[in-house]
Amino acid sequence: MQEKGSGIFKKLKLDGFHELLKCLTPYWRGMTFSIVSGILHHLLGILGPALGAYLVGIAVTGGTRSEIRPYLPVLGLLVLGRVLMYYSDMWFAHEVAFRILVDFRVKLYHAIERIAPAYLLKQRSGELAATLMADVEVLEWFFAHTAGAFLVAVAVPVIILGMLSQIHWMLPLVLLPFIFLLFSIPFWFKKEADQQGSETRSRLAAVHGEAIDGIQGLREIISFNFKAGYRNRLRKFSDDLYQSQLSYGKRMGVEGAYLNAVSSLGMVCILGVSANLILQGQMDHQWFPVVIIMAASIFSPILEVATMGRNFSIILAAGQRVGSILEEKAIVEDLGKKEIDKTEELKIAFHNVSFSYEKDIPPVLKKASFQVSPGETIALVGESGVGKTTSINLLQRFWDVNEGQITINGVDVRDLSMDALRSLITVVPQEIYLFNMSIKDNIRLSNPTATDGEVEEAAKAAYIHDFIMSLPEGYDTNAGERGLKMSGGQRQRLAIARAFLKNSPILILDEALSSLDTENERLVQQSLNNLMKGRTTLIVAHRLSTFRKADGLVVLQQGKIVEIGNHVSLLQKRGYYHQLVTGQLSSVAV
Ligand SMILES: Nc1ncnc2c1ncn2[C@@H]1O[C@H](COP(=O)(O)OP(=O)(O)OP(=O)(O)O)[C@@H](O)[C@H]1O
Repeated sequence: MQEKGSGIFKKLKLDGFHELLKCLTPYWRGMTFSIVSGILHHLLGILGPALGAYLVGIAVTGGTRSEIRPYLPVLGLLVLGRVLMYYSDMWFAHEVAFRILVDFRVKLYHAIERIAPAYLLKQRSGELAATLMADVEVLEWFFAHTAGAFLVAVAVPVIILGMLSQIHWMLPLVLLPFIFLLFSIPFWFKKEADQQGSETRSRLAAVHGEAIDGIQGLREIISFNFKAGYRNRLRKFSDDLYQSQLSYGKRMGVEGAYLNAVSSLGMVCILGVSANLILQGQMDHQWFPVVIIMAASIFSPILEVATMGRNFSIILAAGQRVGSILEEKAIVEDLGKKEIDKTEELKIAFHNVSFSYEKDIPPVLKKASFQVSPGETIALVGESGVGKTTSINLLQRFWDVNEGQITINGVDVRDLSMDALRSLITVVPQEIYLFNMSIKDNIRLSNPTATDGEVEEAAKAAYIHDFIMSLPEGYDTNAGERGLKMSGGQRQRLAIARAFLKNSPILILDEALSSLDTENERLVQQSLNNLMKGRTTLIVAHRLSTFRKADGLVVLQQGKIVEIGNHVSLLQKRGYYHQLVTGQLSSVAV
């Protein structure tokens, strides 16, 4: 069964404060420690200065040293406690936040695997990378600095208001309206902020996409001398981002000004009211400095959260982008349970298969039927865009057929579990991707439990062993760095070595369009011949040399199978295949 994310990530719609908070559920212990430490940190930070202010009050109203001295160790303990609580708050808040980020990245990558390859064709890889890295990173603000801080900003003012009420009942009443105002300011700008946040994040992702395109396509950009053109393009995307960031910054500035105005006004009012209470003899002089300290402290956690709240639109936009990937439905569902014995030789059959990539566009395949008998090699032949690659994509269930069925040894591929299906098939692609790991581990990708000896055997069978041994570090050479320096033929033989190691009964060869030099061509061909022995093989063919050798040819024209036979019989028939070969298709290489 296809995994769809687990636990809290299962039904994640990261488009609200509440939904983001839910992600914290599995980490409630660490979060509780962080919140308690945060509250204590703020309270001790207020109690220390308040006690100091109280002692100043005693001193200026004629108190003696012996009255003040007993409080000094308490003052020291309050400072020490505050430092410890700060440390503990930071520790737990970041421990939780970074742990969630690790989970998010892995879940997100897993979700991308689940919805690939169809989803990848809709999205630019740069934008996906931006979501995987930058958007997830932004969520750290929320988990480490907003969620806990929000509760602290509620709890601390409540406690301080309680304390102030002990000095005089009127003091909390003066501060309350300002506190409500401060909490409400981020909501005044919410609509504008949300729109700016999502625009900024998507433009940022577009800039990432452009930058990554520019790096991946650098060879083309340089060889076609499109350097200035590409720089202009990047500048245009960056300018758009700058405009969004600028309006975002301006709105932050206005919001910040309101926050400052309200908190300053609150301070002025509390000072005025306290002074008045002292004049009327309703409050002792020595409490005056304490009231100032407490009133100033009550605003600081609220301002902290309100300041973060001003960034909340960015956090929500990032959350939505992450959530939209986690939520994306896979195009094919992994509901099959059947398995097929991998050691058997297998027969593939297409039965009246029709398929269209989208509802409203004409079908790519129309009632296509053909079969590949066990151990046989069949080549799919036809002009470019006729549906050869689509047929092998359907066999691997990257998409599902709209009508008809594809069977392996009589079992519908939809009834096989995805893992079982993929374990039966090996694709030797036109272009192999080499990961940033040793050549040995790159080959082992197709069979992670293979021993070093088995990897070497596979490399020998693919005629790439001698080349690997000629490298300074042999099989331990990093293929990521070396990859670019390998020839097309060497890279293809590495792909063939991977296929040998996987040892699956069905082989799909996506034949390269470009020719190799004679020596590489010979080695690639020899190793492929070895690989195909005893395997059911389907080739997306472009070369006459392949058509000739295949056991059978399936000739496609406008999504339909128009001829089936071998090279000689089809030439003798003098039909469409004959036209293709004698007229020499643009994509046919002799
Ligand atoms: N993901 C997709 N979404 C929509 N249309 C697609 C998609 N992939 C391929 N097509 C279209 O389907 C048709 C068949 O494409 P396919 O790649 O199967 O052709 P092909 O025969 O393998 O071509 P070539 O020999 O050039 O590789 C083409 O018209 C192509 O534009």
